[in-house]
Order: sequence, then structure tokens, then C-alpha cells
Amino acid sequence: MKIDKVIIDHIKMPLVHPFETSFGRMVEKDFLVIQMYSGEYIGYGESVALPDPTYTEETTGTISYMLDQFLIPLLFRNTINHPDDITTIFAPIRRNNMAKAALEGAVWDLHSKQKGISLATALGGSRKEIDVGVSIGIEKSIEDLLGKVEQFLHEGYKKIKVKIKPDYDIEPLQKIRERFGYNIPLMADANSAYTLQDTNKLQKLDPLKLLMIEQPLGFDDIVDHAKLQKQLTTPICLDESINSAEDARKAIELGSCQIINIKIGRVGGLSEAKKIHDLCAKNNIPVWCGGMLEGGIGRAHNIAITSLANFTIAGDTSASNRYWHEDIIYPEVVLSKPGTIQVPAAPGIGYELKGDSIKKYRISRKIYEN
Ligand SMILES: O=C(O)CCC(=O)c1ccccc1C(=O)O
Ligand SMILES: [Mg+2]
Repeated sequence: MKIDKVIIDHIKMPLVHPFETSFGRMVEKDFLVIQMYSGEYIGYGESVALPDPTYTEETTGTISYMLDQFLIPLLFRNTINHPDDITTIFAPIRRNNMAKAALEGAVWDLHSKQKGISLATALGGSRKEIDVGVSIGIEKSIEDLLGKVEQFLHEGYKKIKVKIKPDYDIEPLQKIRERFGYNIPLMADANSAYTLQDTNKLQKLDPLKLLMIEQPLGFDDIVDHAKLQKQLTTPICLDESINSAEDARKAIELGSCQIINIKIGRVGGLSEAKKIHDLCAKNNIPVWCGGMLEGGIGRAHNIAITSLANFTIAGDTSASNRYWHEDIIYPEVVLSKPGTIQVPAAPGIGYELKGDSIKKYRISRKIYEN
């Protein structure tokens, strides 16, 4: 496959509802949309980093720089026989996983369009529809939070994830259990807001029978998580700590987690995401697909990877209208039935870019010709 041209649009879109985590509050998302041309086909990719380096060290700005200075020149200079080759081509560049994934996702889309198969099929996925959940940020009041939980349960979402931090944890979760009972699939995400010193406090969450607690400790830790897991009955799920299949292998070996949240951007692309999926399947570690408040292109990639067999837990890939007034793709992502999204069968990601939305939300455009 020869890449002829790459167009990068910088988009800034307001969120329908502000999203607050232990590391900050977001009211809009800015990201890059990649259009990659090869012969008669166009592959789509999206950068998933946050505007600030608060979740990982990457931002939309660092991605833009890495694409411009290093990754696009490497892409243009090398022969690509299969999307898996991108991992090797980008290997000399350390980290910058979300920058790499933005391009690699477009190559996977191109590859599946050239083969005339869906991206899900190209990745080895067989699910026709996927179960999805919703991630709820820190709300202004517990009443607001309970209102949100009620709304999303009503829409049929199959996992309710609530962001927590040290002054907002046991109480909101307890109130949710009191109001909605112990049968609703409930979990918490701490985004690294605790340390081992908080072990006693985290043990107090055990009676709440959460599905899991996501990333309670350091964003780069796997050692302390193993110590904590021995003292909790609630399963630990790792997010920030897992940036590669090697990280996953070490975390599994140490017993740092029982579940892994796979985000395509965080691990550097679909090929690495698939590797982690396969490794976890072999080790009886269930996985689910995390989210980065993506626009429609990133969302489409998430849907495709979730069609793989070991994605047995509902992910954070919610419908377009949970995030956006107007998404950048058509059709928009909708719940085909309660808590379920259909995996497109059309070639590639199975969604088209919506030119009007791109124009409306675009800040700038760069064009690279090979
Ligand atoms: O709905 C989504 O896209 C998931 C939202 C979410 O939880 C999240 C959003 C931005 C950065 C990190 C995280 C996270 O999973 O930790
Ligand atoms: Mg998380």
C-alpha cells in the first residue's frame, strides 16, 4: 500500500455535558481527524489525547508535532504490506502512543477498505453487536449523579462507571446502591487519585460489590497495585498503567489486576490492542474497551476492536449523543437496542465523515503529499 496524501483537520467540539475527573474538568474536546489517501480509498483516523497532559503525557499539540516532524515522514518513506508493519516502522520513536495510533488507525481502515471487509472482520472480530456502558464524571451534587445514573440505566447502558476521588468516593457509590440496588452493574474509576496509604479506605468499598475499581494507584505503577489487590476483594482493573502488551504481561504475572481496560490510543494502535486482547484471553483476564470522549472516527475504531471475543465486559463506548450535539460521522453511533451498538458490516470503519460538521468545528487544516 502506498500512501499518497494525508489531510489533518484540527477540530474543537463542545461536549453536551461537562466531564469532570480527579484530574480536571472538560467542557470541550479538541482532536485531529486524519484522512489518509491511497489510490481510490480514504482511511480515517483520530487522535484521542486530551487537550492537557493530565491523563497521559500527550496532548493534541504534541501529537500534531510528532505527526509533522517524525511519523508522517516515516509513513511516507516506508513500504506497508500490512497494518501490523506500522508498529515496526514507528518502533524507533519512543512512546507517543496516541500520535502513532492516530495514523495506524487510518492505515487499518484503508487496509480493510482495500480488502472489501469491515474493520471488525479485518481485526478478527466476530461479534455483530456489542454491549456498552457509560462513564459518568464527577457531578455537582449527588442528586445530579443519581439523576444521570437513572437516565443511563433507562437507556439500557450495561455498565455504569462513576469517577471517584478521595473526597468523593464512598458516599456517592453508597447512595447509588441505596437507590438502585446491588443488581446494577456498577464500577468506579479513580484515575490514580489514591496511594497504598489509602488501603483501609479502599477496603471500605468492598461491601459495595463493585464490578471493579479502575486505576486506583499511580498512573505508571504495577507493583503497588499488586500489593493492593491482595488486600481487596473488589477486582482491580488497570487503565493508565498498561501501555503495551509487555506492560500487560508484567501486570498479569505480578497479579496487579484481574481485568484490563484497553484503549487503542493509549497502547499505540489497533495491532497492539489486539496483542493485549490475545494475551489476556490466554490468561483468563477479561478486557473491555475504554474511551477518551472520542469523536465519531475514534468511536468507530472502538466499536470494531470490541467485536473481538475476549471483550466480554461492556466498555465505555456510548452513543454519539451522550457526548456531542452533532457528531463528525454519519450515521451517528446509536443504541440499536438498549445498551447495544451494532458493529457495521460495510468495508472499513463503516461510517462516513460528515463534511458539514468538520467545516463547522475545524480550527485548521494541514495537507501532506507523498
Ligand atoms: O466515555 C468515555 O469516552 C470514557 C470517559 C473516561 O472515563 C475517560 C475520559 C478521558 C480520559 C480518561 C478516561 C478514563 O477512562 O480514565
Ligand atoms: Mg480510566
